[in-house]
Amino acid sequence: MPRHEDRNRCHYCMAFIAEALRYRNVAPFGVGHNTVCRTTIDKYTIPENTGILVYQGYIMRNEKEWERANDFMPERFLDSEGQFVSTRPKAYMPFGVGRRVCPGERLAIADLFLVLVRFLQRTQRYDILVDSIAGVSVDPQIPDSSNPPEFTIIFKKK
Ligand code: HEM
Repeated sequence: MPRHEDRNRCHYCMAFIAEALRYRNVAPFGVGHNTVCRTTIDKYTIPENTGILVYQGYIMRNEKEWERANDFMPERFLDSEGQFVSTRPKAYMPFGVGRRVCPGERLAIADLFLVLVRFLQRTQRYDILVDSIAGVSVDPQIPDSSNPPEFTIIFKKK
C-alpha cells in the first residue's frame, strides 16, 4: 500500500498530479469573491462590493506563461535530475491564491497521490483499452466546466 511518505520518492506521480491540476483545473473560475472596498489593480479600478471571478483555468493555460501550455507534460514539474520541483511558477494556481486560498490543498494532494498510486498498482496486470470508436476526450462538454464527456474503458487481464 502506498504511504504519504512515498510522495518524496514518487517524483513522476507528483508531477503528473501537478500537471493534471494545471491542464484541466477542477475549478477553472475558482470561487466567487466580492471587493470590500474600491480597489485599483494596474490601470483598472474596481468599485466596492463588486463580484470577482479569477479565471485561473485560463491563467494556467496561457501561452505567455507556459511553454506548450496546451500540451499535457508532467515533465514540466521535474528538474534535470527527474526530481519533482516543489516551487511553483506564479501562474500555477489550481487552489487559488491569497488569503482565501483553498485550505484543503494538502489533503487533496495527499488523496490524489494515494488514489493514483493504488490505481496503478492494481491495474498492472491489465491492458487498459479505450473505446476504439469514441476514444477519450479530455475536453469538457461545456467549455471550462470540469466534466469530461463519458467514455468507456475496458480492463482486460494480460
Ligand atoms: C483537487 C482538489 C481541490 C481543488 C482543485 C480545490 C480548489 C479550490 C479553489 C480554487 C478554491 C478558491 C480559492 C480562492 O478563492 O482563491 C477553494 C476554496 C476552498 N476549498 Fe478547495 N479545492 C480542492 C479540495 C478541497 C478539499 C479536499 C477541501 C476540504 C477538505 C477544500 C476546502 C475548501 C474551502 C473550505 C474553501 C474556501 C476557502 C475560503 O473561502 O476561505 N478544498 N478550493
